[in-house]
Amino acid sequence: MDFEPSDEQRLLIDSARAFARHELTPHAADWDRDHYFPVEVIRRAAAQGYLSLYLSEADGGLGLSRLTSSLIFEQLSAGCVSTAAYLTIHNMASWMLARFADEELKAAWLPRLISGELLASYCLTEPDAGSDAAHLRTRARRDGDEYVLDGSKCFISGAGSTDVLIVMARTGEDSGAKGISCFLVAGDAPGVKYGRNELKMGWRSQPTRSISFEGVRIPASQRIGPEGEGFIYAMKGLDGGRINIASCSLGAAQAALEQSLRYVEERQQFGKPLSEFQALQFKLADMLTDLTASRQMVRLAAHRLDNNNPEASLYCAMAKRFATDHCFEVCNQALQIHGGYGYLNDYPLERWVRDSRVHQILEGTNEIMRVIIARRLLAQGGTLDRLL
Ligand SMILES: CC(C)(COP(=O)(O)OP(=O)(O)OC[C@H]1O[C@@H](n2cnc3c(N)ncnc32)[C@H](O)[C@@H]1OP(=O)(O)O)[C@@H](O)C(=O)NCCC(=O)NCCSC(=O)C1=CCCCC1
Repeated sequence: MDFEPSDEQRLLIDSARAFARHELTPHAADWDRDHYFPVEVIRRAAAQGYLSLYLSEADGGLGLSRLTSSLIFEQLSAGCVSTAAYLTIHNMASWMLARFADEELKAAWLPRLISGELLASYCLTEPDAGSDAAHLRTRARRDGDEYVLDGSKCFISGAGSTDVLIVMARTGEDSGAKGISCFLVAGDAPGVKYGRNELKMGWRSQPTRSISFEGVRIPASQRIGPEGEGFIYAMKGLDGGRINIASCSLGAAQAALEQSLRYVEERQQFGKPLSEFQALQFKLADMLTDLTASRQMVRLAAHRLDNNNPEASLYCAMAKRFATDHCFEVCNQALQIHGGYGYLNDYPLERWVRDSRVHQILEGTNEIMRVIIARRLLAQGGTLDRLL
């Protein structure tokens, strides 16, 4: 399958690269050091359509395919992994609203999410429900025309600085996936309380907080879709989210490899440039090979999602697992090539390593990706005909 970018995709790649070069790269180190969430830049990203890349044009989005969106996230991430990753989260949350909410709820919130006036968080994980997301405990109890929300979420990106929370909560008696519904909760609703900004290894230019809901009243009209569909919406959101995060890993790895190519020409040891040492040539060769294979995996998964392939979730899981593992290793090898300088924060290598490390953990750990892959594989009755 040929994923060579079309002329239109090339224009979009070029403008994302220009946006990254002007708006992200020059500031990424400062934002990381200061734990600064660059809301004003995110709003300028909205003006480019980067908050609504794969929302349909009918919903006010750019209407791009997942594949084209992935190419854009990749370029933005080469500028600032953490900020590009937040953009993917906002896209995922807004897409869930656009795809599953009724027209009235969409009209009330979507235009301001697309314009960047409002920012969104995706709220699934709880202290006792991480990988086992279907056993979350936050409860939404129906009370007349409202629901009353009680419970807590953790590791919520953007929390405390975002305006819209897409919250998965239990409404039914079923203790598993079928008892979960999806809600839009205003970030400043009475009873919504935020924890401290977590001190993280990477992704420092976006806040991460826990949230507690204490008797939060939500109009029933802010339920997204019917009761009991929330877990499936959350998983469908994450199918796309996983290739978006993988795209952010591609951007970091590409930037790290390009930086390494410059360094091996500049740096001399034993009387010759590093580029003349075969050990480093082999390292660079492996880095390019792994990056290229990762890109192909991500593009194939995006293509399968665009075409509603019945095995798209499997491909998203494989691409996320493969690309985030290999791209982390590319970043880590790039740091190694830079020796002691790679370990200093004068260079961006250590930040790329710190930022891309979490991609192996969030939006489903890479161990959970293997669970998803193995389940599909073992359900094939001993043949791969339907998968390959
Ligand atoms: C795969 C998994 C472990 C699920 O297993 P179980 O055995 O409990 O559930 P199981 O029996 O597999 O399924 C229940 C229903 O659900 C449907 N469905 C599942 N996936 C999908 C899907 N992809 N599309 C449509 N339907 C789906 C499934 O068919 C079933 O329905 P059915 O009974 O058949 O009617 C799931 O829980 C998971 O994935 N965990 C990782 C969580 C996890 O990823 N967090 C990440 C939190 S978010 C995060 O980390 C962020 C970080 C940065 C910011 C953004 C968010």
